[in-house]
Amino acid sequence: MEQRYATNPEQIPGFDTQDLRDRYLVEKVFIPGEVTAIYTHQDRIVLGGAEPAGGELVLPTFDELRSDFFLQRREMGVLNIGGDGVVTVDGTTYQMPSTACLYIGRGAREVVFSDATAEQERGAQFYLFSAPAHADYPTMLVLPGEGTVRELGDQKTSNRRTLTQYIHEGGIRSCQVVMGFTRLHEGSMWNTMPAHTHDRRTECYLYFDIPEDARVFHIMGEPERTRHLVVADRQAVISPSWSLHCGVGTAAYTFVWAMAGENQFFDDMDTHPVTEIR
Ligand SMILES: O=C[C@H](O)[C@@H](O)CC(=O)C(=O)O
Ligand SMILES: [Zn+2]
Repeated sequence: MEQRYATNPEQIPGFDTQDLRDRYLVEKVFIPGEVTAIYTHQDRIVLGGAEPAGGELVLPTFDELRSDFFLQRREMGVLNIGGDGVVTVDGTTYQMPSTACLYIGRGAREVVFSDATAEQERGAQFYLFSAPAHADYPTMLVLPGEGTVRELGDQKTSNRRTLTQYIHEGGIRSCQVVMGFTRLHEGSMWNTMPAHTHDRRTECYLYFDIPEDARVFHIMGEPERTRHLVVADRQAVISPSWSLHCGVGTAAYTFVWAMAGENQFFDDMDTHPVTEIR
């Protein structure tokens, strides 16, 4: 498993484009027939992907975790961004259509990922987001349409978007993980405006449904001196607690957001008016 150590905002001015990409961008989240995992020391989040590609994929443990099984001291949010899939947790089967979310609590020993049927056109792609856990919360599935929906932004400012909260204080409960996804309406390109930081939590965005010839310019860094990452479809960005995280696409797109850290208050954000960002 790739390890990425935590960074300090004072390092940012010395980083060139590639340095930023190496530290904050995950270019290959999905590899057919594999479970990928990146261990970031930002809040000890592990993020990755499971793409069964017609077969069965078992969530392995990784030596870096020094645990008997992956979820021995961890919890995990799973969000399917591909075609219909199935996740089996200790023998219980969960049907996961596109954009369904499964919370898997601490203590689950065997997690298996597969497609829903043998001959589907588009395979399932499970995005994985895990953080250390101090208690066992029940494993729970939430289907598209069942989360808490918030309509945000305005067509006039090109940021009309629908945000769905799945794992959060008013939905599936967890120790640390807060997770959901945001879909930009057609003609809207800006996410997370006005932009914010939350020094209490690390947040990761997995951008998807970006057309092949389009990109998202993801803005990061301290609000007083921003930088950017050019992001393609199904790539993830790690935002340390001190980093702004917002972006604009050359076309509409969708992204999974997920957080872990000090608290779970979704609205605990320090907003930074665009007139003050540099
Ligand atoms: O802390 C919260 C996260 O940055 C996202 O949920 C914001 C987002 O999806 C949006 O405004 O579109
Ligand atoms: Zn945020």
